[in-house]
Parts: sequence; structure tokens; C-alpha cells
Amino acid sequence: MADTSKVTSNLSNTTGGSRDTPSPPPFLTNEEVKRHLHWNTLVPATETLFANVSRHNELVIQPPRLIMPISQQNAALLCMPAYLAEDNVLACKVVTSFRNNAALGLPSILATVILFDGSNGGTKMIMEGTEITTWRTAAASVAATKNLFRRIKDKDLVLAIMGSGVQAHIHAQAFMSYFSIKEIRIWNHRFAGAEALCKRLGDIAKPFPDKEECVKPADLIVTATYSPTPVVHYDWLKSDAHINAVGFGVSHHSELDENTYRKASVFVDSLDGAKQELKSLHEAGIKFTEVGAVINGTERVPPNGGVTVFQSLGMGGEDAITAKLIFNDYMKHKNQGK
Ligand SMILES: NC(=O)C1=CN([C@@H]2O[C@H](COP(=O)(O)OP(=O)(O)OC[C@H]3O[C@@H](n4cnc5c(N)ncnc54)[C@H](OP(=O)(O)O)[C@@H]3O)[C@@H](O)[C@H]2O)C=CC1
Ligand SMILES: O=C(O)C1=NCCCC1
Repeated sequence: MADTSKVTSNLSNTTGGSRDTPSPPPFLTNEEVKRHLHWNTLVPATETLFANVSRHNELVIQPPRLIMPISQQNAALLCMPAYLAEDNVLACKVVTSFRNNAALGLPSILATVILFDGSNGGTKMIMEGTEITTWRTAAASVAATKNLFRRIKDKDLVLAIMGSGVQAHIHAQAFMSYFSIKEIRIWNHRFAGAEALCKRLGDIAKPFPDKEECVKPADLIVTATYSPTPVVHYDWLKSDAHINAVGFGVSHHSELDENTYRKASVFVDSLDGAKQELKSLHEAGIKFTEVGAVINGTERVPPNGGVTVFQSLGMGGEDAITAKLIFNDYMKHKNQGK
């Protein structure tokens, strides 16, 4: 098999430079990106990333991301660079979140990912980043759930999803691929949205107009909304339920009530990220543990029950590893003449 890691970047002639390579870097649209995304490579790569983040030894360099709110547009722009030493991967995602985009027929999350040559900084590939963000966020939730939910090997689990947008849909698909799910319960603030998502998912899914009724029997819960107020309350939860809190509405912790953060075991992708982006919870004394520390065996999930929460912040490293997998798959197909 071709060693795709050795493919050089497409440096065009630069003033004062001696490199003379003609072609611009390839650009992949969201449709093309999707063809190179596979859960069976993405989820293990995400688990390895989580583990490396928790070694805190510069295996993963990802400074706190720049978050620029654009209040006039009910929007934000985030800039997320990362370097992964193990794979010599350098990438940067610039992502926007425009909450009112549905009215324009556009996704709320739009992004571009640039993959650089880790040895010389040249651009290797430019990719639309909406599908990358969609898939890698669900892969992070699967990776976290695999390592945090105690009954992950059980059959016939009940999944509740709060929200009916892009993340809600991909989480349903990813969780059905990975876990034994017998029922998906969907709540959305507009009931019609929950109904529409259930139609896409088929008989396994049922819409609920009431949040509490939706969540109560759930083993696994995903929150993926722009809700500024809690959509899940601790009192509604099964004693060992696992929640993946994905949404970033007003803040990263607006979807769960304070009691949940106080009483559950709360895990994050990155402690550095949590100190910045969950500042108020951090200052209120809520303890966070990295999922990677559980994977590395330096921390553990409390064995005797209790609710677990994966508070997904999103890391530049997730986009970098996803971009690398896409690039490798692209080169493999190119070398095979496909
Ligand atoms: N942690 C991470 O790494 C990532 C987090 N995100 C976050 O995940 C969330 C979902 O993203 P995505 O699925 O792409 O976005 P979508 O726009 O596709 O979906 C948003 C969902 O939130 C619902 N919603 C909107 N406003 C409210 C409200 N005021 N109260 C309750 N629900 C509301 C929408 O319902 P309706 O359409 O009916 O209005 C819809 O179900 C966002 O907060 C986003 O920022 C996204 C990517 C990565
Ligand atoms: O990590 C990401 O990508 C995002 N996180 C929060 C919301 C916007 C996208």
C-alpha cells in the first residue's frame, strides 16, 4: 500500500523560494469529504486522540481556541489549530455557527479545514468542514460513551435525543452503528422537527412533545440543541444514565441543569478547554475528568453507579485527525486510479 504520509505539499513558486511545483492543493467539497469518512477508522482514531490529549506531554498541541461571538448575527466564529506529533499532522479549522441559517436553507455549522504538511507547513489539502464537524463530533460521543457508560455491552438500550438537527441525526446513526439500540426517543422544541427526524430514522424512532417523558426511561441521552435553558434535569434521569452534552447555545453547559453537573461524574475531551469554556462551572467547584484519562487507566468511572456526563467541547485535534484520515483515504483511492 502506498505510504501516503510521505506525499509532499503542493508548494507553488514563492518569491525568493526555489521550490517549483505546479499544482494547487486539492479542494474537497462536503460531498467528497463524506466519501472518505468511515466510523471504523474515525472512532478508534478519536479514542487514541483522547488518550494522547490526557498524556499532557505535547503529543497534542491545541491551544485554547479563538471564539469570536458575533452578537449582531446571533453567531460565532471559532479558529481551531492543532498539531498531532504522533502522526506529524498539522491542521486548522475555521468554523462558524449561525443559529438562524435554517431560514436561509443552510446548515448552522459551516467550516473549512486546512491540512498542512507537518514537516514544512505547506498546504496539502483544503476541505469543506461541515461534514468533518458533523462526523467527528458524533465519533467523539461514541468514543466517550464506549469508555464511560457502564452497561455498554447491554442489549436493547434506549436512546433519547434532545434536538432534531444535524447533530441529532448523525448521533442517531452513529449510535445505531455502535450500540444495541432498541428505541430512539426524540424531543425538539418544535414538535414538527422531532416528527420529521423520526420519519427519516424509521420505526425505531418516536417523537415526544414532553422533555421529561422523552428522557425518563433512557439509558443513553444526547443533547444537541441551541437551547439557552436546560433540556435535561437530574431528577428525570435513570440512576446510571449516560449523557453526551453536545450543544453550544449560550454556553457549553446550558443544556443540563446545575444539579446534573453537581451530582453526576462529569467528563470532558480536554481539561484545558474546560477551564476556558466551562469557567463558571470550574469556578463553582465542579470537577471534570478527561475521557482520555479513563482510556489510559489513570482515572476511572465510579464503579457503583451514578449518572455520567460527557461534556463535549470540540477540539482542533478531532478535526486534524479526521482531516488526516480523509487525506489518506483520498490518496489511497487516487493511487488505485479510482
Ligand atoms: N461539541 C461540539 O463539538 C459541537 C457542538 N455543536 C453544537 O451542537 C448543537 C447542534 O448543532 P447542529 O445540529 O449542527 O445544529 P442544527 O441547527 O442542525 O440543530 C439545532 C437544534 O437545536 C434546536 N434549537 C434551536 N433553537 C433552540 C432553542 N432556543 N431551544 C431548544 N432547541 C433549539 C433546533 O430546533 P429547530 O430546528 O426546530 O429550531 C435543532 O433541533 C449546536 O449548539 C452546535 O453549536 C456543533 C458541532 C460541534
Ligand atoms: O468544535 C466545534 O467544531 C464546534 N464547537 C462548538 C460549536 C461550533 C463548532
